[in-house]
Amino acid sequence: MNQDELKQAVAKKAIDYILPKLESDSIVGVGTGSTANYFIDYLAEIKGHFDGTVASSEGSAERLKQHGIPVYDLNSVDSVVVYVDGADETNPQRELIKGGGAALTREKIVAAVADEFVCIADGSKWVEILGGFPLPVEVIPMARAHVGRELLKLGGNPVYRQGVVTDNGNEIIDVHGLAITDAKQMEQDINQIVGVVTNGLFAARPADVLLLGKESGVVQI
Ligand SMILES: O=C[C@H](O)[C@H](O)[C@H](O)COP(=O)(O)O
Repeated sequence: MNQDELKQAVAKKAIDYILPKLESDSIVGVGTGSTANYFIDYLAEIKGHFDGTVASSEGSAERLKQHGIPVYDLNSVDSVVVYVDGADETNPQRELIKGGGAALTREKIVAAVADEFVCIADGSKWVEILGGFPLPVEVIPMARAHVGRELLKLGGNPVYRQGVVTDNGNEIIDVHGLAITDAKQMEQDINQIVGVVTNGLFAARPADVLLLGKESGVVQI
């Protein structure tokens, strides 16, 4: 199986995983990216089994609507039964790096609200130590240079992601060269920098379940 087929396999497995948890009034949280897009397409096939969704990006909201799946404002829902999203890296503790598609802040918000966070990832995302994938940090535009200097002090090599504006109107700095042995601490340290909206480490709130696509099949971790 190629990487794309592995993404489809984990997306399909996520449907099997969430289906027994859904009720007619359930709200499903939906992530962003190529793996999440496959999930959205499969979600369309079980449309009658839940009420609607909240989306972690304008792009995902658009795709959901194209399938005729209701998309609600997060402020208008009381709870989110499950959040399903991809990742750029995951370690064995299900701590993640996310934000390769610049959607990290809304993803973190929906994950925080959800009763359960199911991460779907192909095997290439599995690492022992996070940080091989440059860590995305969303910043308020006027604070970009300041945040960059502070990130240098934390041992990283910050690179401005040129030409990218997040759904929240902010910018992204990708931090290269971090070997993240204490993800919770690093998440906290970066979020303390004035001007940072949030960073792409999901360690304070890791995934509850990881569906990892391997050649041998999808494993649940
Ligand atoms: O901002 C984007 C998200 O964090 C994605 O979930 C992440 O980049 C993984 O995307 P993909 O499924 O395309 O590899």
